[in-house]
This record gives sequence, C-alpha cells and structure tokens, in this order.
Amino acid sequence: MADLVNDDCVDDAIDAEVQSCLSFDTPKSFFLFAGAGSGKTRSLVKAIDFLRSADDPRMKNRHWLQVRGKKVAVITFTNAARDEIIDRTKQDPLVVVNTIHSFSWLLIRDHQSDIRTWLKIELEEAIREMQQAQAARKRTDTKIFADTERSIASKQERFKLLDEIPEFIYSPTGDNTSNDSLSHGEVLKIMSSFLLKKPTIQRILVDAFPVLLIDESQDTNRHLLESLLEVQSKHGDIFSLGLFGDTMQKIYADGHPDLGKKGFVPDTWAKPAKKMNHRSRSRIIHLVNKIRSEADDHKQQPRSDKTGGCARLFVVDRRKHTQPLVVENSVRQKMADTTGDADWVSEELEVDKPVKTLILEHHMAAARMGFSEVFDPLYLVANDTFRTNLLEGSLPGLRFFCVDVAELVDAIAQDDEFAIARIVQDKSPILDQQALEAAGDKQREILENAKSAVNEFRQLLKAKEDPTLIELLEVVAFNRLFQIPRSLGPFVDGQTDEIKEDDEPDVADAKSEIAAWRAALGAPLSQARKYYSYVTGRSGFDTHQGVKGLEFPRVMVVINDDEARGFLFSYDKLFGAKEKSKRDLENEAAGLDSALDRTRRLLYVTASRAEESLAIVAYTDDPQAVKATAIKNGLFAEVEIEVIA
Ligand SMILES: Nc1ncnc2c1ncn2[C@@H]1O[C@H](COP(=O)(O)OP(=O)(O)OP(=O)(O)O)[C@@H](O)[C@H]1O
Repeated sequence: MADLVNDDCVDDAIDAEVQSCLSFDTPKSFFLFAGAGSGKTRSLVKAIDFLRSADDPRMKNRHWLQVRGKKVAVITFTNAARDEIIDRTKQDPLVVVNTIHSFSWLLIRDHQSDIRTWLKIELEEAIREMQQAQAARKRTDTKIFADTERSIASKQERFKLLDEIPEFIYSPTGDNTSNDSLSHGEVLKIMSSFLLKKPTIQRILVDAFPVLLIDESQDTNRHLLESLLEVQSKHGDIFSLGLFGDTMQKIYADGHPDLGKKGFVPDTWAKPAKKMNHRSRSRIIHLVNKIRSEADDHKQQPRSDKTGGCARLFVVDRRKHTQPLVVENSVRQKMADTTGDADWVSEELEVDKPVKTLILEHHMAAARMGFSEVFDPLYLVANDTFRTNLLEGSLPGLRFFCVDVAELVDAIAQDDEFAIARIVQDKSPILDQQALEAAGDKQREILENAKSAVNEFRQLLKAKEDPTLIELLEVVAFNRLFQIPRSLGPFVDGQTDEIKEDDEPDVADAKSEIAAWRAALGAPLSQARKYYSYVTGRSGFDTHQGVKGLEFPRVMVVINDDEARGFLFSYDKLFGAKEKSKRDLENEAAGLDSALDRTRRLLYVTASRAEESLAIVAYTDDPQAVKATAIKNGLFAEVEIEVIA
C-alpha cells in the first residue's frame, strides 16, 4: 500500500524543481512538459503561490518583489483560464494574469510613436505586395481582383490617416474596426517585432516581470514565443521564462511546430517531465496512451485509486443513420447499461449536465439540439466580430429574443402580473422616465398604452404556441413594447431594400447580414432559447476545441467528417476508412504536420477530458474498416466496440 501511495506522488518533486528555477538571484527558465490530466495547471498555480506566498514567515519572494515594485506575469490561453488562475491565486495584485493579446497590449501601449512607425512600414509592404499580385493577374474582372483593389484602397486610406491619429487603441472584446484601433493580429505582430528589435522593450519586460509563466505554451503564437525565447537568451540572468505545455495537445495552427523538438528549448533550461495522470481512470489513460503512442513515446500512469473506468467505441454507419440524436441517445443508454452509471441517461439538469457531448463544430450542436434554423444562417455571416458575439451569446439582435422577449413570454405563461409589470417598467420605451415626465397629467393614458401593448403580445401567444421571431418582433415593434436593436431595424421599418450594392465598400457585408437575419427570424422562439442555452454553456454540448483544459465525469466524443465543414481534420483517415491523400503522404515524408497528426491530437485532447467513462461515437461509411483499425492499433478490444450498422 505504501508503495502505491508513493507511486501516486512520483511527480511531487517536479514542483520543487520548478520552484528552484524561480530564484531571483539565480533564475532559470524551464519547460514543464506533461500529458493530459498530469496537473500542469495545478503546478502553475503552485509556482505562483510559491512566489506570492505570505505563509512563509520571511515572505522572502513576496517581499523581494514588493520592495522592487515587480510582479509575476502569467499568460493563459483563454479568458476563462485567466479568470480561473486569478481566482485560484486569490486575486493577488502581485500576479498579473492576461491572455496573450492583453499582455502584449500592456507592454506596447505606451509606445505610440513606435506603433505608428511599425504600422507605416507594415501597410506600405502589404500594399506593395498586393499591387504586385494585381499586376501579375491575367484578368481584372474577377472577384479576387475587385476584392484586392478594395483592400488596397482601404489600406492606402488607413496609411494616409496614420499621422492624424492621436492614440492607437486596442480592445480585446471590442470590434476593433475604427481607424485608430489595432486588430488582434497586429497587436501580436507588434509585440513580437518590438521584443526582437527593441532592447528597451525587452528591458521593460524583464524589469517589470522577473518571472513570466505561460500556460498552454504549445498553442502560444509561434512568433511571440520565438521572441520571448530571444529575450530570455539575452536576459537569462534576471529573467525566468516558464513554459507549461503538452505538444500532443497542440490543436491550433498558431502554435510553434518545433516546441517539442530537440534543441528548440535551450539545453540550459530545466525540463521537468511528469509521469502521472491524476484525472482519469486507468482504462481511459490506457486509451490516451495508445492514441499518443503514434506521435511520441510519452506514457502516463494512473493513480492507484483510479483503477477501472470504461471506454467504448460505437461505430455508426452514417449512410443508414441520419438522425444523430437518436443514435447518440441510444449510445447513452448502452453506456448506462455497461457502466451501471444511471447518470448517462439521467434527466438533464439545468446546470452541470451529467454527460458532456463533444461535437466538432457548433452547427452540429444546433442540429442535435434543434436550433439550426436560427443559428446556421447567422453563423455563415463572414464577419469575425459578428461570429464571436453570436458564439458568446452577446449578439444584440438575438439577445433581444433570448433575454427580453423570452422573459416576457415566460411571465405571461405563468400569469405573473408582478413580473410582467416589472419587465415593462424596466425595459419598455412606453414607460421610459422621460416619456412619463413629459406626459404630465396624461400618465394614465401612457399606462393604458403599456397595458394594451402587453395584451397584443398576449394575443399572439394565445394564437401561436411557439411564435416565430419575426412574428414576435412585429408585435413588439408595432406596440413599442421594447427598444428594437439596430440590426433588427430593417425588418420593422421597411429599410431592407434601401441598402444598395454600390453605396459603400461594406455594403455587401451588410446585405449578407440582412439576408442572414431574414432567414433566422423565421425560426420559432423555442430555437432561440435552445441556442442561448448552448452558447451560455448550459446544454451539455461543447466543441472538441472548446473543452481544452477542462474535465468531466462522462464524455461522449462525436466524430463525423461529413458533418464537420473544415478539412483540417479527418477521422476517417485516422481510423483507416479513407486513404491518405497525396498531400498527407508528402507531409508525412517531409516530417510536416498532416491532417492525421492534427486529428490524432484532437482525439487525444477530447478523450483525455473523461474522468470515469468515455464513449466515442464514430460515424463512417465504412464501419468495418474503422473497427478493424481500432483493434489493430490496440485502441479498443473487440468487446469494447459496437457497430451500429
Ligand atoms: N498531485 C495531484 N494529486 C491529486 N490530484 C491532482 C494532482 N495534480 C492534479 N490533480 C488533479 O488532476 C486533475 C487534472 O489536473 P490539471 O487540470 O492541473 O491537469 P493538466 O495537466 O493541466 O490537464 P490538461 O493538460 O489535460 O488540461 C485535476 O482534477 C487536478 O485537481
């Protein structure tokens, strides 16, 4: 027993090794390399705690930092991870936690004139390149020619205005479209360039932050990572750069392809490596070890108290099964039967759904949950900010239905007169303070108006159980029940046709947004509600990429190349149901990343999220090939595979 307990603690020395690097007198940089569930995030928090600790009676590190006005910097991959670290380190002001964009902006924002010069050079170069490309084009009547012309004109315009901009700005959440705003990509490029070329910025970084820790370093922007390594090589005597990561979990193209390769991280760095997986049961660890074995030879061991666990592969003939939800519900039932864990089929709870279903793309969640009609057209709008807002649930035109309208519908359904009155009072322009004051002794009339507006709305709900968004919008707008978001304006005051093709450069975008809204508004309110439950994380569905860093007791990974719209991944190829392409073979021969490598890593990330039990549901045209490959590669035993033909 004592041996087993010791085994579980084999990695404890790693935290001590990391801490020994964090000496302000003799700093050392390090790359903590460890697989899924090995406690990298935990080690990161421990490292920060070691530096900020007030428990140590001498408060050695804390004191050292405080008297010199220095801080510890941490870069996380997402805002959610940033909030988690801030929370776990007790919001200590001695620790500055940022995503890479915000951290970059923090360092460059005071160098406005350097930013201006950088932009001038960058724009000039981009314009020159585009002009050369235009000159080489044989035809001038193509879309690409017209788009490039527009792009050149817009860059020339921006260039002309550069000297007039008093201050450049960057907002990680804003739309970054005004002349003075920098894009996300520009902020990273500027930071990389400044770090490489400007000794003063290097000095500012290492003076302010003697320790910089980077989580998920395998997906950190490659150019920035290279410049940080350069800074470390110049200032290693006063600066410790700590990378936490797992090359097998690199799932974004931005990350550095060579991070795990020999020689990339200098020999002088410490390279602690962990052996344990504390998250998953042994069967799941065995599977993720196998998935990984084709990429490298890093193997993990389970905790002594995490034996057992369940992993199953369900291979579905997609030519015969066209209703994924039916298939996946039957898989849940089979998992409940196999594991004896009724939560695989338990009634869905509002928060913390018992099963996490991982789909490749958002529209797959829409298809399963039944909100495609409202989501799909809007998701096709080619505008990054629009799309981000759509996925975060902050698109004003949709929030209007999901929050304001839905709230009123619920209050009416429950006959809750108090709630109805409150909603109208809070949100309706009819009862807006100014209108009431201006009405003087005619306030009664206004109150009657509000009442009749609610009645009209009530009539619609009586006539239709699940009205469409456009029906709701029309009643709301006609009766002035709520303020209408600008994006929905064209549908209530007949502006739709007033936008003409040749008005402005972005009219095409505006047109496509209007077309998308028109389609989406035909969906019923119930779809908007489902959409909202998905984007606010209450649905039990998430994307493969979206669950990075997280863990769940029961996980169902859905893989279906036909439903995925991109071609960066191919599970059919990974599972031998489809031949590798010529390009895959060339990439493989050249040692480059191929679709298979990317898919394998994604499968590793998703499968390793499971703590107790895991179901992989693979849709394919060739179930027997998938089954045979899974057995041949040692991923699953025959008894663990079920073909749903
Ligand atoms: N030394 C430990 N003893 C017990 N539990 C641990 C230990 N280290 C980590 N854990 C637990 O294991 C789980 C995984 O830890 P953590 O999320 O830090 O791993 P990770 O390496 O960051 O994972 P991933 O790379 O897969 O996102 C967590 O539930 C954590 O609390």
